Amino acid sequence: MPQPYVLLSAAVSLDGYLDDTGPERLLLSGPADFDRVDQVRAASDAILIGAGTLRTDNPRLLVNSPERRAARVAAGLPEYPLKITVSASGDLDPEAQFWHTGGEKVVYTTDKGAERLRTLGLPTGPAGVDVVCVGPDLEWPAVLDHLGDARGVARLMVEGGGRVHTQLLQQGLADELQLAVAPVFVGEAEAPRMFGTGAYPGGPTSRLRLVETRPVGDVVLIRYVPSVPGTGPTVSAADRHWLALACELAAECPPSGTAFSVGAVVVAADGTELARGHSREAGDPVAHAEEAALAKLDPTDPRLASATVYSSLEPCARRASRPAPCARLILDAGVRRVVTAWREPDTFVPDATARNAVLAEEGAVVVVVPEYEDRAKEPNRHLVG
Ligand SMILES: Nc1c(N[C@@H]2O[C@H](COP(=O)(O)O)[C@@H](O)[C@H]2O)[nH]c(=O)[nH]c1=O
Repeated sequence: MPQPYVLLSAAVSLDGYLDDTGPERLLLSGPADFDRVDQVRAASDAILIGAGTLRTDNPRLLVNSPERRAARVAAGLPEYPLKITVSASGDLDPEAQFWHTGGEKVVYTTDKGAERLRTLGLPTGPAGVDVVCVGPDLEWPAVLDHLGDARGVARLMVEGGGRVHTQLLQQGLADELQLAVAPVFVGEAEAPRMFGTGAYPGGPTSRLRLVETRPVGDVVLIRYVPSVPGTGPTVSAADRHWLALACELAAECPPSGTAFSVGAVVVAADGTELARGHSREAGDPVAHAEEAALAKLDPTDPRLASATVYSSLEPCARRASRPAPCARLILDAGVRRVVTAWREPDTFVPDATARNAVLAEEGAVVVVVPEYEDRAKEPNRHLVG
């Protein structure tokens, strides 16, 4: 299984704090928003918090609604989502509610932390604690790989704290941000913030993509997704969003029995969408998606050299209907990074996959993200079965 979809969830005050400095946890969400959070938890395979949050909040992280728990069981899921914490030191309170409520738990730790955790006498058995050591250091990619591969977690909700949110966002590993902004002022400089200092993808001039705002009681839910493409062969969460958009655009193509339906998006290095296109766009019966998108841009646009082209199907390297195939148009535009979901099958061009080496041969990085292959194929089922 691929790494899970990572959703960062938190409530913040109007002055940007997660909590105050008092001993009790500050409730920023109102009743309606806590119910929304309960619903998001119920729709997740796992809920993760950092060790700091486990120590300061002593959370239980349950699905509180009996109806939602019953619906999970009826759907063949465990009653409660898996609970996860991460602790390099393993220095955790064995009496914390986290260990003694809900279903299964996992703690990710280091070699050293695992030794410490083994001495704590954490609960064992069906609702017990699995201690997973990821090596000498705690690295997020290793944790997320293990959650996908060994635990089958597809949807991970992260409920803090600020350090965990910051690391996941800065490392390009967060797929979505759900912020509940509460009409409260904390007013304490020492209070914890949702995001700390450090380098965020694309820097302060990059903007995330807004996908939803919604009032929930007196708080406002804001949902953002990251926008900054990964670099080289590394796939960022934003890459997956843009590729998903390319796959959605493919569904807008006029149907054809003799050509693929493909969607494409051109995105600048700071996460700005430059152009989008789809096959047979605007009444042109032979237009390809990448060609349609690139045609909307000024070929001298300096952003193209560091842009990424997302295409649901690998750009063509040979075509009869036009003098230049899309791979050539992309190279000529100066683009050197292509992210695609589906390698071109030999349906229309013999030996298509081998021919497509042209992009790589001329210095472009081609990243294939096979998790999206089914979505890319969906509007083409009649052609490829
Ligand atoms: N205070 C606060 C949140 N706090 C989060 O909820 C966790 C506790 O959950 P539970 O064990 O169910 O009480 C806590 O550790 C922290 O991650 N969440 C929100 O959506 N809104 C809020 O105002």
